[in-house]
Amino acid sequence: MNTEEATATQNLSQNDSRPLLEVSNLKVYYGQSLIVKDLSFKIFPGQAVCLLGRNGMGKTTTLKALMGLLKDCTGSITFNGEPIAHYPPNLRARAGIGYVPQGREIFPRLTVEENLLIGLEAAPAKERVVPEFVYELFPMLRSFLKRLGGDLSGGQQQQLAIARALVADPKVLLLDEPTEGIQPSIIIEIEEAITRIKQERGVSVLLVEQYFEFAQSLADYFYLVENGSLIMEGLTSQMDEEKVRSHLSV
Ligand SMILES: Nc1ncnc2c1ncn2[C@@H]1O[C@H](COP(=O)(O)OP(=O)(O)OP(=O)(O)O)[C@@H](O)[C@H]1O
Repeated sequence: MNTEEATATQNLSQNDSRPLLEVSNLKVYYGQSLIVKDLSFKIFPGQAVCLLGRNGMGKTTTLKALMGLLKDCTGSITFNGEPIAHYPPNLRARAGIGYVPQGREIFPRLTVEENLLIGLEAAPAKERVVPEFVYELFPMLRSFLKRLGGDLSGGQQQQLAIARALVADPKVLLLDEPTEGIQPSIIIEIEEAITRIKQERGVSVLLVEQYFEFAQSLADYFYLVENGSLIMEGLTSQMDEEKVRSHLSV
């Protein structure tokens, strides 16, 4: 499927509704090096989209650029109908973009509760309380509220990082390799939680992954990134698995 056909299919699959997030011609530089080269993609409301690609292909850089964490970027980013490329990171978070960074980046010397309260800084002022649905998704967190973040297992820290992004009730959740270094049983729990976030809360998801099966079962639509450019896209259900895998294995 060529890019135009794939986009038409993506539109069709979403009843031609307006994209929640649309990125056009994104370029990101580290110094003189052009790392993300003219990337364009979109996410529709309630859709889960995956950026697939090997190590070092520019996926994390793309997510950081979406959050406003990198300065040397060009291109347009439209979120919920508003151009946001000029917004600082805090306003992007307030606008409804939740971010779960690679390696989780929870605060190890703060308690679980304190980590969650930091996430609430992105919530509207009147809603500064951890919503109940977060504990329903991750019941472990309620029992460990007073425990230090650094004392949780890797899988529990990942759940805390997702919860910290969710407390502000985002419209889209950016997840950077949530399965990295996590044991299989917890990966299943995380997959179930992300599916519920999407289905029950209507939150859109942008997932960066190298773990093919996880991406395939969660995402409705995929973009394959190589050296900072898109080389393939389409509905995950119609994905040419062998071809995609050949671009993922080293
Ligand atoms: N702070 C930085 N300064 C300079 N170059 C960087 C920096 N961060 C990343 N890079 C380079 O940019 C390229 C893309 O990295 P990026 O982390 O976005 O890739 P990725 O696809 O997310 O891979 P990974 O799974 O390893 O995170 C790589 O060549 C990397 O070495």
